[in-house]
Amino acid sequence: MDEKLKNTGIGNSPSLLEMKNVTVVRSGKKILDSVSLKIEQGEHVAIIGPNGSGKSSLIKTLTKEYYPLAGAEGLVMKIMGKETWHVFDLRKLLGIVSGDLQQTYCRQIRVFDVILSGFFSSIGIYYNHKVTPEMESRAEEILEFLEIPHLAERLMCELSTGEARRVLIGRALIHDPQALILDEPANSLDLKAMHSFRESIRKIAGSGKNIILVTHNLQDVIPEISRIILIKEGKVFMDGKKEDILTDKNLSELFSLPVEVIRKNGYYQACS
Ligand SMILES: Nc1ncnc2c1ncn2[C@@H]1O[C@H](COP(=O)(O)OP(=O)(O)OP(=O)(O)O)[C@@H](O)[C@H]1O
Repeated sequence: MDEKLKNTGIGNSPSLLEMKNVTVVRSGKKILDSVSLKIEQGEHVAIIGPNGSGKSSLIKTLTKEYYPLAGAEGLVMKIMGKETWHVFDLRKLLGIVSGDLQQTYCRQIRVFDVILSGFFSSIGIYYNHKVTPEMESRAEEILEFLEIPHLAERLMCELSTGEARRVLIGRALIHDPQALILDEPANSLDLKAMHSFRESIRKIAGSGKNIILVTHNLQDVIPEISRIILIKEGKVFMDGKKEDILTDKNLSELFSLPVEVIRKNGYYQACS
């Protein structure tokens, strides 16, 4: 892959993300409650929590869909050291793949156009989009990187869930983002599709981008992820090294039921 896909975290560079005392209220309910965390460039992190714990809200706050409560004491919300971002620039910095996005794309769009549409933050390619030869070669490069050039002319609505998920990763990579954010990425993938998906993510992790994985499923945690943030009831419940955090005791407390954590070949699984 070209040098553009080989970003590396640099010692003195600003943190990818810095949050202090971030509280988000929606419909009168605190969905994030004084969240403080810092993620450095190049770090691979999994944010794990039960349904409704606030994981997606955290990502929506990061992407400026939700705003922190103004005036909270000591409030900090910085991305790459900056407090103010134009949403379009933020989308270039953070590549996002979510189940919602996959539902949006379940239509008759050519895979190559799906990848290209990442340049315009649109759902497809329209008459007012000026696609340059450079954009096309970037899209081809990404298809190669993800080992899916054979899908280029297929329609999105005819792909398997696993194939479509990889195409959406391609779309998210088009701007060469600093971080790839994956919200429940392996939902509804069968064993083989999950394996191919993980291999793609591992390859991207190896290229130096931040992988921020949001999930309630321990099996999604690829070996490259070294830090785990547990979220419960809108708060950071625990934050630390993977080996220290993914224990029977911590997961039992997180999910409020007895959980046994099994580790095999660098992957984890929770049994209840
Ligand atoms: N726009 C909103 N208005 C009202 N409540 C909301 C809104 N967005 C999220 N919530 C509530 O905030 C809580 C956290 O939701 P969120 O989607 O962040 O959880 P989650 O951890 O991602 O859950 P899941 O694993 O089920 O996707 C839930 O109780 C949800 O109903």
